Amino acid sequence: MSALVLDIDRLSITSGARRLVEEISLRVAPGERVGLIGESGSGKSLTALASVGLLAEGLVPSGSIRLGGHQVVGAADSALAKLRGEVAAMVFQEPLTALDPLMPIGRQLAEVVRRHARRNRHSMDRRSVERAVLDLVRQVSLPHPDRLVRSFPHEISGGQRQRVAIAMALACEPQLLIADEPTTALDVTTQAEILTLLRDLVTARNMALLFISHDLPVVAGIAERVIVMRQGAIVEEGTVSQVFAKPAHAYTKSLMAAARSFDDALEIPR
Ligand SMILES: Nc1ncnc2c1ncn2[C@@H]1O[C@H](COP(=O)(O)OP(=O)(O)OP(=O)(O)O)[C@@H](O)[C@H]1O
Repeated sequence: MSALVLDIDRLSITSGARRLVEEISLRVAPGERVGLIGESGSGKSLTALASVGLLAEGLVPSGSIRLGGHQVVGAADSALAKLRGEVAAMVFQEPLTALDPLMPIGRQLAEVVRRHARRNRHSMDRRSVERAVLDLVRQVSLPHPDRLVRSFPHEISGGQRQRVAIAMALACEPQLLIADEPTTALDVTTQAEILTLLRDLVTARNMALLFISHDLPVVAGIAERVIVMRQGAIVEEGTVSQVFAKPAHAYTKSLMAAARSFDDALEIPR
């Protein structure tokens, strides 16, 4: 049994004759925060989706993905369903992906709490489910929990919806949280708040994090180690300080230069 929470070994993903991901290997240890960066279309999201067995139809993985010690490639859907939420949970760019627009937020969270309890053969009465839901809402620092649980997703802000999506991901106490561009759809202030929340939550719970972004400064703020992808392959990896202080690959250098020139462009002339 692998001690790693995620152990990807020579994963390739094909769509017909096209190779979208090319023999990548990456590992995430328990409690480790890893950033996966690269330009749009480099294969970051496909790698994340393959890790939890959620690749779209027509996309074929090969190689090995061990999640919490269980093989994902070729596993039956029933086996994968047990790993999702419990071993690894995902937070997406658009929080509405995870939310039902027609159901109050409290009921959606209660469903996840009940499912988690059932899986662990743990019986919970209505009061304890309600308490667990309010506790989750507080952990993600949502205001007015009593009112919030009665709201529908469209009645709260984008940042609050992302907090709800994070609460749903945390409800099953997964060993690994995969966050795919979780702040890209948010304004800059809300982005910073959500990043701080994610970092604090995973650190406090000693959860591992695979954080996907095309934004170098964002990754530097949350990850300890960084993996750089380009055109379906891993081109560089190392600690954040190693890669940022001394990028070895020309592509990483160009990413850094682009981030710098963006910063310069934002600087107000004196
Ligand atoms: N369902 C699919 N069928 C066929 N090709 C796909 C499918 N999903 C993604 N791709 C292709 O696979 C490649 C990698 O996509 P992926 O979404 O992993 O990129 P990414 O690095 O996450 O980019 P972004 O930052 O834009 O999300 C792209 O060329 C994309 O067009």
